[in-house]
Amino acid sequence: MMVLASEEQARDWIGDAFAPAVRQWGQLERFAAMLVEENDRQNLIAASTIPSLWVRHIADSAQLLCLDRASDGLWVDLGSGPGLPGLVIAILSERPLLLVESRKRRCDFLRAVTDTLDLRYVEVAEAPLERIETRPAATISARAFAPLDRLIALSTRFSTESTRWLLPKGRNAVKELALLPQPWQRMFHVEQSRTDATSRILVGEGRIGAEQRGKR
Ligand SMILES: C[S@@+](CC[C@H](N)C(=O)[O-])C[C@H]1O[C@@H](n2cnc3c(N)ncnc32)[C@H](O)[C@@H]1O
Repeated sequence: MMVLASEEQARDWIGDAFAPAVRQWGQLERFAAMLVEENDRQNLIAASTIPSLWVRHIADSAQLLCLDRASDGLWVDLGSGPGLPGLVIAILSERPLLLVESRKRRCDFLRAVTDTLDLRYVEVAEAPLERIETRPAATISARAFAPLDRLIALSTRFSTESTRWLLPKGRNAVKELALLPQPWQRMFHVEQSRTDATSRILVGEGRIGAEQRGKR
């Protein structure tokens, strides 16, 4: 797989992979601009990544859609921060999205973007994940949210037999996976990231039952 090496390549890849409508391109551009602007007020993304925003954040988020199965069910993004990957997925897929984020200022930003872009099918849940009412998720994503075992422990109640788990885990993906109990490990496979040769994405399938916890 070719790793995206420039902003131009990232935009070209998004165009080829998702054929966004003019409106969706406009929404992506506006979201990118709002992200950069808001980053002066609160620390949302590392300033060093702004020159490569489309590779590091937009395409990095969008690639998860290629790993999902075609579905129109609820997509839950955990620890969404400024909407990565959640808002990029929302713009490109137009699926119902639940963005879970505990910090008020980040949620204010998420609401400002969803209002500005008129993303009516996106819901912002401003609370710790532990306090969110359980809902069955077709897809669960989490980027830079929590260590894998904690992430699963906190979110397994949202999963069903057919839930797709999409977990970008950087260069420690394989190591983190190996630390899980065996029955959990078997539910995941590892995919190469399109945006970083050393990063991996854990892709899982199904419900991680409490009965499997602790079995190694
Ligand atoms: C490192 S940031 C990553 C944000 C975003 N996913 C990204 O990749 O840029 C982790 C986010 O998770 C949120 N968070 C941490 N623990 C949480 C919890 N228990 N419930 C909801 N959000 C949480 C933090 O407020 C923060 O915005």
